[in-house]
Amino acid sequence: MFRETLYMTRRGAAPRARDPQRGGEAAGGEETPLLRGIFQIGKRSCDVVLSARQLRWSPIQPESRGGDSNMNLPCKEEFVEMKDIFSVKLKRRRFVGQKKGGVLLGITVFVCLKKENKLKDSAINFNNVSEDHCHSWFRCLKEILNGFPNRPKSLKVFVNPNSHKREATRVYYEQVAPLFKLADIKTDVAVTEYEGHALSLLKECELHSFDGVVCVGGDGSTSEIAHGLLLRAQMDAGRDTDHILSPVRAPLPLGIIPAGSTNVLAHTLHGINHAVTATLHIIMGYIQPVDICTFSSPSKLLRFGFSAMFGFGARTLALAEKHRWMPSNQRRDFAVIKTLASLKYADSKVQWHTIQGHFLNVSIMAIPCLCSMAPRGLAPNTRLNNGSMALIVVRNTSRAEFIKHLKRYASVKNQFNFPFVETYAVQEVKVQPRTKIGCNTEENVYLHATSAEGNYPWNIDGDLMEEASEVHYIVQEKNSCQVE
Ligand SMILES: Nc1ncnc2c1ncn2[C@@H]1O[C@H](COP(=O)(O)OP(=O)(O)OP(=O)(O)O)[C@@H](O)[C@H]1O
Repeated sequence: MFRETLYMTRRGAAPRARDPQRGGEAAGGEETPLLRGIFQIGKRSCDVVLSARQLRWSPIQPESRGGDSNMNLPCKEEFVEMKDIFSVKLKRRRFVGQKKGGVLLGITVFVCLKKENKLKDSAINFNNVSEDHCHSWFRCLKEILNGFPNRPKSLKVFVNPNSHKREATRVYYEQVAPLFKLADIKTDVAVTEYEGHALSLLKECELHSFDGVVCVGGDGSTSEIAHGLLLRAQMDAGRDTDHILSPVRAPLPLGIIPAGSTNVLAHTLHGINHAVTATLHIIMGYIQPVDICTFSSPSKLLRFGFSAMFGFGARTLALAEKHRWMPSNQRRDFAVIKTLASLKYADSKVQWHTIQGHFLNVSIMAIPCLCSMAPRGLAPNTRLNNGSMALIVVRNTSRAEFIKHLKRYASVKNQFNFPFVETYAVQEVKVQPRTKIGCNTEENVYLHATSAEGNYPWNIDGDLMEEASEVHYIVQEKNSCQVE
């Protein structure tokens, strides 16, 4: 497995602003005000000050008859950091159906609020009916917001209408698109029509005019698009796409809106499985480099991906795929139970140092892979961008012991603290199944069907891959495909 790095937006990372955000400090550390004026906020008239870094306001003290300010009223100053504001609009009173014009009421700023890992949008109204006053504030605020270099202006969006319960389109148009519009981000939306459609579009489409690519779907779609972006980068650089040793970086960041039945990638990246949070990460330009791997057979590159499982994790997926008519949760539980019932090992060789033996499962993960079944991650010992992958080898053991190990993923106990589980941090690994799997007659029928040419199933980011008997993984560092 090669390790590559994909840039993605991350949990709560603050963007670095251009000079206007940093400059403007008066002597003594005070920020130079760019504008100062009076607005009504809520029910109170406020003195509002805009600097490059902050928007501050405090209620104006009414004067007493004697001319002194009334000291009994609280005069708390409030502020919002410019780096937390993602949009500003002129606010007008309009009648139902009226699209243009209307009486000016003031300006509204839209702020990204953070509570633990969850992000949400919130509006603050600054009321003042003067056109000149509001226009100059609007222009100045806009100029500051335009100074954040990572914030996208134009995005290529892929929506998989079949993800989960066919909800991705609704998630996109109801939760994501309105926020992109509010942030003045232009979008070019492609609704995919079949598996592999996003990949073929990515191979051909003009990407220069975009600041990022967005995937609305589950892990399968995200992995396909990450693969497509990286493959496209190799093609554009004139590389041989069958044999990639040190790939060039992807040209654009990738944003992930979770809308699938499994959303391990979005969950791992944002710490939460939440479409609005993911959208705000994109809008705010929070970018996180993420490790990605190349998966190759002896003859060619199979794909770029984040995680791979061989053995139990792959056979469970292969079985689930055969029962796609079942609802997704039911299908997953059924496949886990059925695969456990006929648990078997694969006689394999794992090479970086070289271990061989009978393995129930081999996992190779470039990122921690958080999900509802494993809140700390399937590979909690690795990091998003640490330049190595977790190799987790589960040697043959009794079914009862293996189930104990699996149950620990959902608990706070260490799932690797068993004598039959070994974990390693690696940068490159080769996995070679040595004989046909297993010993259970009933399961062999199924296994023969999937490994008729001596191939074994692999679960790569939740996608089934049955092409290769031997797979070589290399983790790739600091690739320029971002996850937002
Ligand atoms: N219109 C389409 N019809 C069928 N499959 C599609 C379509 N568009 C994309 N796909 C494929 O569907 C696969 C699964 O999609 P995705 O991961 O978004 O959803 P999911 O609900 O998480 O899927 P799964 O149920 O497999 O976990 C992807 O590999 C993708 O290539």
